[in-house]
Amino acid sequence: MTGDDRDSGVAEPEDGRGRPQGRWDVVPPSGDALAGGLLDDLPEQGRGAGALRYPALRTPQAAPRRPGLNPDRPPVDPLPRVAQWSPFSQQGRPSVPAPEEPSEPPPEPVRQPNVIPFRSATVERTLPPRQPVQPSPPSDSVPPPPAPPQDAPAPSVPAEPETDGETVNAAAAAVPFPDPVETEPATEEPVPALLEPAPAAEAAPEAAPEPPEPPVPPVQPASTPRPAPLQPGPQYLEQSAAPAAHAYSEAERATVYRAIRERRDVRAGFRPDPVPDAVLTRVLQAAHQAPSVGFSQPWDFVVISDSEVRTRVRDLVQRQSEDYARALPGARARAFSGLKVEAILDTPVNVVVTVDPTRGGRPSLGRHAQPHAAGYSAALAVENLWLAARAEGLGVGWVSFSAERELARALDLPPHLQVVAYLCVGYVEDFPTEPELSLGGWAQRRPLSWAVHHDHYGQRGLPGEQPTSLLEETVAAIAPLNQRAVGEARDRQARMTKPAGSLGVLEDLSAQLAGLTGECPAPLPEPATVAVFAADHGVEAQGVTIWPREVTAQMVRNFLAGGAVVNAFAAQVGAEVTVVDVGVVEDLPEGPGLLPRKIARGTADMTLGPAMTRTQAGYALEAGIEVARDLVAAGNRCLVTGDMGIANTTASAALVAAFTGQDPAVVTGRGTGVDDAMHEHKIEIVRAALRVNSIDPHDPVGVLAAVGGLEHAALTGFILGAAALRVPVVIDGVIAASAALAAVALAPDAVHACIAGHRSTEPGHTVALDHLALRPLVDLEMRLGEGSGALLAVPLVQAAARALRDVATFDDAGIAQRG
Ligand SMILES: O=C(O)c1ccc[n+]([C@@H]2O[C@H](COP(=O)([O-])O)[C@@H](O)[C@H]2O)c1
Ligand SMILES: Cc1cc2nc[nH]c2cc1C
Repeated sequence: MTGDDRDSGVAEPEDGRGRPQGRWDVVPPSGDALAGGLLDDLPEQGRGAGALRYPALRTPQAAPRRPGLNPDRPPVDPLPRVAQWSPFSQQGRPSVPAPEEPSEPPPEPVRQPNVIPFRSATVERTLPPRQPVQPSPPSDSVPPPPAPPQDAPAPSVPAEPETDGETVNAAAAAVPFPDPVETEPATEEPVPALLEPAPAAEAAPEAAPEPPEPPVPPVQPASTPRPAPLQPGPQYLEQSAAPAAHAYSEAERATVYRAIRERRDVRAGFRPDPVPDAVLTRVLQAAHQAPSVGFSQPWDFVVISDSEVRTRVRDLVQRQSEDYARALPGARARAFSGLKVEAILDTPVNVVVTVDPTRGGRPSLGRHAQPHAAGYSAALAVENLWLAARAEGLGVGWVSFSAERELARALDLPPHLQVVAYLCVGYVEDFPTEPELSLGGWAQRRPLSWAVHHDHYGQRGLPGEQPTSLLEETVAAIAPLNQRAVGEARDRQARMTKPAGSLGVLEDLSAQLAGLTGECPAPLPEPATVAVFAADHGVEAQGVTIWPREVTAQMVRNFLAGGAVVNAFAAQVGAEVTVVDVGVVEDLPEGPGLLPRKIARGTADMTLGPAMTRTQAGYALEAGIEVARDLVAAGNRCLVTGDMGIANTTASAALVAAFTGQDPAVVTGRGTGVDDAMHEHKIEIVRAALRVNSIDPHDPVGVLAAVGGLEHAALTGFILGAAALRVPVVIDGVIAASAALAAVALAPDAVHACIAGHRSTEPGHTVALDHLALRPLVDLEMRLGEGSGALLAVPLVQAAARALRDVATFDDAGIAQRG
C-alpha cells in the first residue's frame, strides 16, 4: 500500500475480504448469494401486482426527430420514447434499512401490465379526490388564511410569493433556466421559463420613502374596526363555515401581499437617518405578536446602537466571510467578491433576535415532541419584524456570517439564550426590485410548482392542477434546440475575425450552447459544478472487479475530504464538487458537500434477477432530477456528471449493450484494471445479466432497474433535469454515457443538452458516444470516472461560449473579409 493510499483511506484490492487481486472465479448464482444481496426491502419486492410500483414508462413510437444542431446526425435511437411512470404511492417512502438487516429475495423480473400512454387522459391515478380546503380557525399559532369572497374578484396577488435569497427575472443574464425554446418554426416568442414570471408591474416598489417625520401612531393601530373576538365552541364553528366572513377587503389583502412580495434582504444603500423610537417600537411589537409554540414567546430583542459592540460583531463577521470566500471555487469566488454581506456599521440600529429554548419550563406544550419549535417561533418573530419594517419603509439585512456561540459571547448573552438572527435595520435609498442574490446571479428563485406536493411527497402540482410525476414533467419540458439562436450563432461565427470554420468543433459547441439556452451568444456556462453520484452494486459479488466494494464509501470520504482527483481537477477549473449518496452500502458522515439521497444500500446482483425494483429506479431518477434542479437554482450554469461505484463498469456495459444492441464482448471493458481472465468472466456476467433479465430497450426505466445501478438511474435523471432546464451537462466516462443512453431513450431531445467531455478507454464508452452521435472533447486515455474527464473539458466548453460572445466581427474590427 502506498503512502497515498493510506492517506486516502482507500483499501487496496486484496484488502478486507481476503480476495486476491486478479481473482476471477465465479460465485455461481445461488440462493445463498441472494440472501447476501443488497436489495432493500421495498414494499413491492416480490410481492405481486398489488404492491407499490412504478408503472412501465412507455410511449408510442417517437415522433420524427426534430432538427438538432447537426441535421446530418444519425437519429440517436430508434426506440419509442417516454412514457407514463408514476411515482405515486399511497405509502410513505420506505426508509433504508441498516446493512445488517436481512434482505428479501429480489423481485421477479418486473412485468408491468398497466401500460398507459404518456399524458393520456385515461391515466389512472392512485390519488384520492382532493377535498376542498376548509378555512381553519384563528389561533395564536395559525393565522387564518384570507379566503377571498366567492363572488369577489381575486385580489391582485403576484403569481408567486417570495422567500429570501431570491428572484430571477430582473437580470436576464442571471437566468440560465429554459427560456426561448423554439420548436419549428423559429419564432421570437419566448417559451415560458420554468421559473415563475416576474412580479406584475404593480408590484414595482415605490421609491423609498423619506424617513417619516414621526407623528407617533399608537403602538396598536386600529385602522379597521376589529371584529368581535371569536369564541371557541359552536358559535365559532358556525362563523367559520362562511368562508369569506373574515376576509379583509381586497385593498387590505393587496397590501398584505405587497409587503410580503416586496420584503427584501437589504445589504446596501442604507441611509444614516435614525429610526424613530416609536417606529422601532411598532416594528418590535409586530415581532412580539408572532405565533409561538405553546405561546411560549421564547424571543428577546437586543437593540444595539453602541458602535463598539457593533464593531466587535462586524469583525467576527468579516473573519467568517473571508474564510468562506477562501473556500470558494473560481466563478463563485468572483461572484461573492461582488456581494455585500453585512451593513452592521452602515445602519443606525441592529436588532438581535434570540431564543430561549427553555422558556416556560416543563409544561412545554408542543415543544416536548418538537424541541426545535422554540427556534422556529423566534424565526417567525423575525419575519413579522421584517414585514412590518418593509411597511415602515425600513430595510432589514439578516447577517448570518458568524458562529452562533462566538456571537453570543460578543453580545454577552446569558448562556441559555441562542442567537436566531442578527438584523441590520435602517432607512434605505431604495428597495431592490428583486432579491439581490438573484440580481447578481448567485441563485434563482425556485418555481412554486417545485415545492407543492399533494397528499404524498412527489405528487406535484399547484392547487387545482392534476399532479404529475417529476419524471413526466421533466421529460415533457425537454425540447429541441432553438433554431433561431443556432442560426444566429452560425451567422456570427461567419463574421468573427477568424477564417471560416477555424475553431472546428468549438464552433458546433458554441452553436449548441446558443440553441440550448435560446440566446446568442449564450451566457457563459459558469459556475460549473460536478455532481458525483455514488452507489454500490450487488454484481460485485460475481468477481467482476479487483477492488472490494468498501472502496466506494472510502472514496466518498476521500471526495469529502478534498483528496481525490475530482477535487484536484475541480479546483483547477473552478468547479464545485457535490457528492450524492444514492446507494452506498455504508452510512456516510453528514456534512457539507454530501447530499444524502440513499435509496437502497446498493443494488441486488443482476445475474440473479433485476438489480433494482422499478420503484427504486424511479426514486433514483427523481433524485437525479432534483439534484440538477437544485444545482441550477443555486446559480450553476454548467452541470458535470461524476460517479463512484465499485463494479459499476459491469452495469454500464450491460446498459450500453441493452440500449445499443451491441454484443457484451464489444462493450465490456476492463474497468479499474482486470486481467484477461477476469475480463472474459466479466463479459460472461454481462451476458448472464442480459439473459436473466428480460430486457426491453423500449422500456428505459425497466432496463435501468434490471441491469443498471442506482447511480446510473440518478445520472439519467440528472441529465434529463439539465436538459429540461436547458443547461449544458458535460458527460464523463462510460457510466455517465450509459446513463445518457437511458436519458435519450426517455427523451430524445435530451441529447442536445449533452456535451461529451472526454473519451474513456472503456470500449462501451465509444459505443455509447457513437450511438448518441456525440464527439468527445478530450481524449487522454483516461478511465477514472468521478467526473475527472468531463471536468477537463469544462474550460473548452466555456472557451467556446466566450469566443462567440467576445470575439469581434470583421465589421467591428474594420478588417476586410476575403472575397
Ligand atoms: O468513467 C469511466 O469510463 C470509468 C472507467 C473505468 C473505471 N471507472 C471507475 O471505476 C469504478 C468502477 O470500476 P470497476 O472495475 O470496479 O467496475 C467506478 O468508481 C468508476 O468511476 C470509470
Ligand atoms: C481508488 C479508486 C478511485 C476511483 N475513482 C473512481 N473510481 C475509483 C475506483 C478506485 C478503486
